[in-house]
Amino acid sequence: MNFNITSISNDELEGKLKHKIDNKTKPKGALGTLECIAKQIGLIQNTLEPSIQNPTMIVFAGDHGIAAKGEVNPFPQEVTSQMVFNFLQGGAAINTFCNLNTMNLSIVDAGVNFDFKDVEGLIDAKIDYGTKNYQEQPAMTPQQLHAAIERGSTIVKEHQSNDCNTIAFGEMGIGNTSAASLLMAYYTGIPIEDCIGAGTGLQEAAIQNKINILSKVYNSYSPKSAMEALATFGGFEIAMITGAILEAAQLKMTIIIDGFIVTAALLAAQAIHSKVIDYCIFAHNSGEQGHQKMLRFLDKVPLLNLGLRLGEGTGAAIALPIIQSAVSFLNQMASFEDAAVSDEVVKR
Ligand SMILES: O=C(O)c1ccc[n+]([C@@H]2O[C@H](COP(=O)([O-])O)[C@@H](O)[C@H]2O)c1
Ligand SMILES: Cc1cc2nc[nH]c2cc1C
Repeated sequence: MNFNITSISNDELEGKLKHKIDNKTKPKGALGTLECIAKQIGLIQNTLEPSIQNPTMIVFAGDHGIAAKGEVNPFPQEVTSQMVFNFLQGGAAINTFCNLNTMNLSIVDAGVNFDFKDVEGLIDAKIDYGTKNYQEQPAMTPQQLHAAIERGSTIVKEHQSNDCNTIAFGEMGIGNTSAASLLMAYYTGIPIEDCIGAGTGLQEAAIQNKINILSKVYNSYSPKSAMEALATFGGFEIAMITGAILEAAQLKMTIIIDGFIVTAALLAAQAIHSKVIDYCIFAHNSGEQGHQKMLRFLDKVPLLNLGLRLGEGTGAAIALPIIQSAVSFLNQMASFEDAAVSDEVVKR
């Protein structure tokens, strides 16, 4: 699978964007981070007049072999399929935030341990009924990994062909903070025990037990490549998001990155293709303790710090209006010349 992802770096256009931003009726730099986002999206779209079209959230759901035993996750595995029905009925947090911010929402069965048959509104991309338990064998086969990446890529292509240029990914999968922690340790080199946290709400003693279990898992494998690590520790929803991120970057879309699990998928994508990060905006800092370390590793500052630790893409959906604000000031705000406002700084 080959993705052709180019850097957004373009000195000439960056200079012009900076000039346009600096000539808006405001003191230089006064729109702070919005100015950085406006410049980034201008570079992604290769224009001085970028736009946000059909912003879309795709939530990928998948189950994890390790979660069946309930040793690392406080909630039972069945919650994954139950939440998929909740998404389809419009009752989850992500439904309300997407409605509020006029964001399209698609739900994908990447590999839930439930037979949805032909449930209306669900995109069927099921690889299998959950991954294998990596305490015993790799989570998925190389063939399953390729299929997951391919399907993530195809789903993004379909959305892009419907005029979507701004995309975010969410996930639902009981046990997936464990997979994300293992992937984080592999891709960042941070010791595994520092990558593990409370997930959906483990107490202190249970977190120590999760650390013991996952440290043993981590030390019993030595993946030889980014792809092998993703197959060993990943989830179907995580691998599908990795494929979706790679495709979105190839198609020069703006990608809004959500919390701990989506950032783990990005770490995999970045290990496969380093330029992918040029296309990403980091929505928020999750309450899952490892997320801040991931962001520090990537040298990125997120837009929001609300203590969210829900997943589903909620942080990304909440961040959308901030990103739209950046594009709107770039396109609609008057320049000093347009508005006949003096841009001379008085020297005293
Ligand atoms: O996005 C995050 O930062 C995040 C942090 C903690 C938990 N979650 C969500 O919680 C679920 C996984 O938690 P756990 O404890 O079952 O591993 C999964 O459905 C995620 O969407 C999500
Ligand atoms: C209820 C519930 C909702 C979620 N949404 C994302 N992860 C979740 C985990 C649980 C347990």
